[in-house]
This record gives sequence, structure tokens and C-alpha cells, in this order.
Amino acid sequence: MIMKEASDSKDQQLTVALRIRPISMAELDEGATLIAHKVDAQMVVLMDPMEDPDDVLRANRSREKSYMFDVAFDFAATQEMVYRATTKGLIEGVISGYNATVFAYGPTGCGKTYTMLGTDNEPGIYVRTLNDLFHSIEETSNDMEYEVSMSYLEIYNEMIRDLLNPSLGYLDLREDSRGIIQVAGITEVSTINAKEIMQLLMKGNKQRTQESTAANRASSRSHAVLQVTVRQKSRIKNIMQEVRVGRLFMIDLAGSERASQTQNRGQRMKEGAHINRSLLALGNCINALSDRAGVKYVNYRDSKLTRLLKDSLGGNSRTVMIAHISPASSAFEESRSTLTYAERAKSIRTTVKRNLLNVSYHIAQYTSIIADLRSEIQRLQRKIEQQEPRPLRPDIRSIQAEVQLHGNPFERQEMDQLREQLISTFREQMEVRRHLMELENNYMEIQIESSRHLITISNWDQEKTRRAQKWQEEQRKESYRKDECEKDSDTGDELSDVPEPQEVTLAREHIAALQEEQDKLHKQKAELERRFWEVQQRGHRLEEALPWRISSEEQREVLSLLCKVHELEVENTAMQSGALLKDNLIRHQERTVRRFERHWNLCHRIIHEQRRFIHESQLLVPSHLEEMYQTYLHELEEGSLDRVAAIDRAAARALKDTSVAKLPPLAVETILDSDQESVKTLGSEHQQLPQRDSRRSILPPLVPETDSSEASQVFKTSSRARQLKNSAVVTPPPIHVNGVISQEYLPRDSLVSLGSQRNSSPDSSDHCSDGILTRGERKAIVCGTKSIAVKAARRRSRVLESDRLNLLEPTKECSSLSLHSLSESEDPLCRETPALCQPTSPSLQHAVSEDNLSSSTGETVPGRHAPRHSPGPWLRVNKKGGKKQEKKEESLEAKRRKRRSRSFEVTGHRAPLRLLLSLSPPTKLVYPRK
Ligand SMILES: Nc1ncnc2c1ncn2[C@@H]1O[C@H](COP(=O)(O)OP(=O)(O)OP(=O)(O)O)[C@@H](O)[C@H]1O
Repeated sequence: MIMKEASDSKDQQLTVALRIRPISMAELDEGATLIAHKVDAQMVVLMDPMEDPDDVLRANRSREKSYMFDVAFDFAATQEMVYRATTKGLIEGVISGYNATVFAYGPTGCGKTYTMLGTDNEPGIYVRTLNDLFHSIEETSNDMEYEVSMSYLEIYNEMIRDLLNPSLGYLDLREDSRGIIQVAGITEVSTINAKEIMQLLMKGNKQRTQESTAANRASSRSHAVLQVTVRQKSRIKNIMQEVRVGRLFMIDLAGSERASQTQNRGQRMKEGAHINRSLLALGNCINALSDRAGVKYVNYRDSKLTRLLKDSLGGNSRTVMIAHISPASSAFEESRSTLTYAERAKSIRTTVKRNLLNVSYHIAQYTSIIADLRSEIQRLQRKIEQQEPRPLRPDIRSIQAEVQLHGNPFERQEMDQLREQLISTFREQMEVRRHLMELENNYMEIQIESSRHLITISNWDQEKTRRAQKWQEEQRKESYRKDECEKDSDTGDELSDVPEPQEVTLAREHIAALQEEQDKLHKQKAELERRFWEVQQRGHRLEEALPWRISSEEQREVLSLLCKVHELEVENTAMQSGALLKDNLIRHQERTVRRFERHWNLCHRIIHEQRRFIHESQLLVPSHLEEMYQTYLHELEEGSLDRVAAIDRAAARALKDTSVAKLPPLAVETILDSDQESVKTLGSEHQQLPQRDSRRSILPPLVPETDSSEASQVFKTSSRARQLKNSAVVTPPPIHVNGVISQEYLPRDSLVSLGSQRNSSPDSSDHCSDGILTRGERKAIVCGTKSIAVKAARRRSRVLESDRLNLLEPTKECSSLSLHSLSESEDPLCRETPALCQPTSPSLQHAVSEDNLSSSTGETVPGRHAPRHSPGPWLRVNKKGGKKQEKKEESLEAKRRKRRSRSFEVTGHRAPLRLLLSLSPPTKLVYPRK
């Protein structure tokens, strides 16, 4: 399954709560005093027990330090209060597809497990959250369908153990193709209520590594992670259906501790080191993430804990941290560092997005479902047609059937049964197909991920080869120099010394895990295919029995209605696929345009700033650069970019208008009473079953006019989609787990699918236009942009040529035409680096220029730039002239802004040349003295 980026992403700050537990008897016995106090709902004060108020030298130093949190609790806070203020608010989000994390942080023995798990009488956050979660689910379960699953694991000594099934041994973390961290092979239990979860938790908790330490009699020696996944979808079956997936992490971290304080030895020391290592890594991440400049590198890889919490800390999650401290003076150091970290963590921001399953992957596969269903219908229709010519001489059987139908209620019952059987066969077939489709998606993801890792490995192999060659080269040179002629000396030793980077090792590990998963999917797929075949056979047998069992008109009518229902289902699916594709296309295009706009604005700012800098510093400007700048100003003034953007927007709007998102609910027409139910269950629920002809008149056109053939093209698998599908299912990438994996091992298919995948990235509109737009729509867009694109391309090449000529022959006069052409050239990159562009012959260029000139103005314009005896391409900006120039630029800029702010029509005509020339800035430039 693929997550898609929802548009409703928002920035969220990490919520940090602080809980001060009651002072313990042991602490009181030690003579500890209270040094941590809650001042108000948000403020906590910590006093330094070492500071003596009577010490004159320290008199100016404050004895206490205050810390602010989102919410603060002290010994008086109940479990319910803590839960309400920290976690309750996350539940709604999780149900509607957002991720959330709650983690308890703090030194050992300060109450983390108490807050998270609690006791039988005072249950903690786990139980309260799950209770409320199931309660909320129950409230909406009439409309929505939910699936809740959970896993429970511990990270102990940097190893992950499944607490629900410890016999699985140590598990690996891996990042899937969406960048989501997952625990490979973890047990996921589907649960239906909080009670069940609680039982599982209790069972799991017994497996948790707990020991008695000096600081806590039942100290948790591991980080425990409870993950609850909620999948929500509408009960109304529809291919446009959104599936929302929310994940809730509830984490009880192991306590941080100082070995000296806890008097730990041996194994405990080792544990402590690991715990501290992961907590240190967590602290480092918090530091880096809270860096206001946002420039610090966040290293999640340092520990399993931080890798697992990656999303919770810096990614897509609403996160709450509940920091815990003891109020005792003996815990001053721990409390202080905890408070500092917790306060710092407040500035961490995460960007929360709703997780929706992206249906775009499925489109190709829907087309295959549609194809299957179509052939199903054809077969059924043939069946009916075969029955159509009624026997001329009614045989005894049909007469009997006729008589029985009217006289015998059992006949009717049998008919109902028959219909039920048919429906359930159709439905089962659809169901299995859908499962297969999901499986294929997973398969595809594994392929993509494998390819990613294979590329990492292959890059490393290439790097090794490159190093080997370099080393060999150096050796050879060396040996020549020494005249020893020791050629082809052994390079292997050198290379084998090179340590493999960690990411390559990890890539190898991931590939091994992926291989396992791939095998698992293979088995599941085989099983599903077998089931599919069985259902198909059952359907066939049923059909074969139909002629014998159907004898009356009414029965045939029922059967043909069933076929129509099926047909409607198919058509609806097809239309929705089409609408989906268009929506996707529009979304992708909009995103691309936005990206370009952002980039364009940035470029504009850079150019502007650099110009100012050049003027202020009176820097030398090469002539060709100056000309390019003039062109740039022209382009701004003329607004040709605006035109292109406007055309794009208009095309997108047009597409949106023609896109048929959903079928409107049809007028309810009474069909055969007994069939209504079957229609409902078989098809989408808001579809009723009108007569075929009237349906045609009710349905809106799928695509503009004449497009019925193209409508079918819409849902015919595009070549790319077919490629994706085929590569996903038929050709899994060969994964070489052991041994060297070089580039040639990269599976073609997986790379193709990877390539296609890349092309289908949100930023690639190309992909969408391939096989998605109808011919008519393409034409509309192409017509709108073609002329501009052609003009731009021509002019670009002319500009390049003129640039090239300018550079090569500085004395050569530059025609005004070229300058004008420059003003409409669209590719600054190309202009900046003429060598990268295709040079055309000067004569050809010239001809084109002339042609262009006459077509645009009908007159020749005298040259206006470089003088005949130009001293060279380098210019110095005259301060006076520069100021004037600057003024002019500013006024041009103001005009441009004015123009941009006006709404304008897309005419496709450009401004007359004369007007352009009159607006072009003066070119009073001073040349450097030789
Ligand atoms: N708010 C509280 N009210 C009452 N008792 C508490 C509270 N917080 C903690 N305790 C008690 O303090 C003791 C230690 O708490 P707990 O085991 O939850 O600490 P911890 O932070 O999880 O320690 P570790 O990191 O070593 O596992 C327990 O006996 C617990 O019942």
C-alpha cells in the first residue's frame, strides 16, 4: 500500500509535559529534601540543593531555576489528569489517519512505567487510550469500517524483541519505500477491544526485561514500544474509497541512570551503557531538531530507539513527551538534565500529514479487474443468448418448469438460491482480485526498495572499482618512475582493506530481509491464485448449470439484470478510474507548477540581489551576461512566462471541469423487488438499477462528446502502467544476498519499474500525460502551448547563437532582432551555458532571425548594442549610468508587478516590437580602459 501526501499537512510543535512524582520513602529515609515544585499549570522550579543561601559569594546567584512546559503535574496529579492533558486529544487524529506518539522520558525510578502502564487500580495511558479509542470507533462504526492491530516490542541492549512472541528472536528494523520505519516480521495482532489488548499487554509485559536496581526495585531495563494501527475506510465499497491509516506509538523508555549512583555492576553496567547510548542518541536528536537555524544534522541512525522514533521526532507525527523527575534533592543532577532536555524538546516541530492510501498505484490494476469483469459479462451474455431461441416445440421440461413456476413456491426459492450463488461468486471473485492487487502492490514496493538497496551496493562496488583503478594507475606511474616495470601488481589487498560503509552493510541486511518477505509474498500469491482459480471454476460450473435450471422468462430477466449490474459495476469502476487519473494529473501538475513558481521566485530574488551587489561593488560584468540580463528584464516586462503559466492554469481548469468525479445518485426505479437487494450488495450502494436505455440518458458524459472510444482508452492500461504491473508481478528482481552485487546484477525490470516509479513522482507531469489524457484534451493543451514552445525554442537557439557570436566576435554587430529574440527566450540555463546547447549554423540562424523579424514587425531595426569597435566582452558599470540603469530596472520591475497583479487574458500575441524597444533599458555602458 502506498501512502499519499495529504494536502492537509500542518506543522505541529512537540507537546512536552512534566510530571514530578511523589517523594518515595527511600528518598525520605536518605534524608532527601524536596527541591522540585510545580509553580503553576506550566511552570516548574528546581532548586540547587548544593547552594548555600548564606554563602555571601553566591548571594547574587539564583538558587532556583524555572522551566516552562505545555503542562506540568506534581504528586497531586491523578492518572486520569495526566492522560486527559497529554494523550486523549490524540485519539481523534489517529482514527482519522494521523500518526501520534506518546513517550515517557526520564531517569530511572521516576514514574515512567507508572504513567504509561499504571497499576490495576490506577491504570495508565495505555489502557485509558485504548478504551477511548475503541469507544470512539464504536461511535462511528455504522458508517466506517475499522481494523485495529497492535504490536508490542522492546529494545533491549540495542536488540529488538517481539514481546507478543519472544520466540521470534531478535528482529530487524527496516525502512520501507515510503521511508517508514518498520520492524521486519513483528507480530501484528488484530484486536477488537481494549480488554483484549490489555490482556496482551499484560502478557507482553511479563516478557519485558525487568530487574531490580539500586534506584528502582522493578526497573525496566528496556524501551517498550506499543504500536496501535487503526485503518479506517468507509463501509460503502468504492474504488475512490480512501483508506486512512493512523499509527499510535506509546513508548515507555528505559530509565537513564548513572552507573555510580545505581551501583550497577556487570550485566547491569552493560545494560546501562546501552540504555544511555540510546538515550544519548535521543538527546542528540532532540538537540539537533530543536536547533532554531535548522541546520544541524539529525542522526537517527545512532540507535535503534532513535531510528524507531524518527517519524515521531522529526516527521509525520503528533508527538507528546512526558518527562518525569523525582522531587528529591538526591536526584538533582538527573532532574536538571531531564528538565533541560525536556524544555529543549519543546521547540521541535513535526509536520503532520494524514496517511491516505494512494490509489494511483492501483489504477493499472483496476484496469485488469475491469477486463476480467468484462469478459465475465460477455460470457454470461453469451449464455443468455444461447437460451434466447426458445425451442419451437416446447419440450416437456420447459412446460413443466413453466407450470411449476406458477404453481410451485419451491421453484422461486431455487431461483433465489441461484441468484445468491451467482452474486456471491462474483463478489468473491472481486474480493480475491482485490487481494491479489494489494499483494502486487506490496510486491512492487519490495522491488523498488530492493532496487534502492541494490543501487547503494552497486554504487559502492563502482566506487571500489574506481579506487582500484586509481590505485593501479598510481602504482603504474610509480613503477615507471622507478623503472621497475612492475605492471599489474596485485590490487586486491589494498581494496580488501577498505572498510565497507555502514549504509552498504545495512543495504545488504535489508536485501536479505526483503528476500524473505518476497518469498512470503510468493507463497501468499500462489495461495490467492489457487483460490481465484477455484472461485472461477465454481462460477463456470454454475453457469453451465444455468440453461437447465432457468426455464422461465422471469428467471432469464433476473439473470440478465445480474449481468447489467455487473456491467454497471464495471462502467462505474472505469469512469472512476478515469476521473481518478485526471485528478491525479491535475494534482501533479499543480504541484509541479508550484515548485517551478517557487524556484522562479528564488531565481528572481537571486538575480535582483546580485545585480544590486554588482552595482554597489562596481564589478566587471561580461557583455554577454549583461545582454542576458537585459533579455531577462524584457521577458519580465513582456510577461511571456506569465502567459505560459496562465495557459497551464487554464488547461488545468478545463481538465477539472471535464473531469467526472462520481456518478450522481440515480433516480430510484423499481426493478424486480427481489433483485434490489442483490443490486445493492453487488454494486456500490448508491447505485440503483434503471433500465439500460434510461440509464444512458441519465448518466453524464464521461469525457467531452464523441469520446466514447477514448473513454475506454482512459481505463485501458497505459503502456507504462502495464509495464509497472508486469514488472511488479511477473519479474521479481533477483536478489543476491550473499556475495558481491555489481551493477550488472541490477535487474532490468526492477530498474524499469524504479524508473517508472520515479517518473510517476508527484513532480513528474510527463508520466501523467502518458496514456491518461484523452486525445481531445491533449490537443487542447498542446494547441495552447505549442506555438509558444516552438517560438521559445527557435528564439532560444537564436539567442544562443548570438551569444556565441558575441563571445567569439566581440566586434561584430549584434542585430536588434537577436536582442529582441533574446527577450523571449525561455531557457536561461541554456543561455548561460551555450556550450550545453545545440549550436546551429550562423547562416541558418541569421535566416531564421530575418524571417522572424519580418513576421513580427515587417521592418528592420538598426542595431543598438555593442559598438563597432568594441574593446571586448568585459564591461565596467559606470556608477552614474549604473544608477540610471538601476532606476530604469526598478521602474520596469514596478511595471512588471503591476502587470502581474492585473488579471490578464491569454491572447498568445506578443507585444509589438516597437513597444518592447521603447521599454528596453538604456544600454549606456562604459568599457574598461585597455
Ligand atoms: N505519580 C506516582 N504516584 C505514585 N507512585 C508513583 C508515581 N510515579 C512513580 N511511582 C512509583 O515509583 C516507583 C518507580 O516508578 P516506575 O517503575 O514507574 O519508574 P520508571 O521511571 O519506569 O523506572 P525505570 O526506568 O527504572 O523502569 C514505582 O513503585 C511506582 O509505583
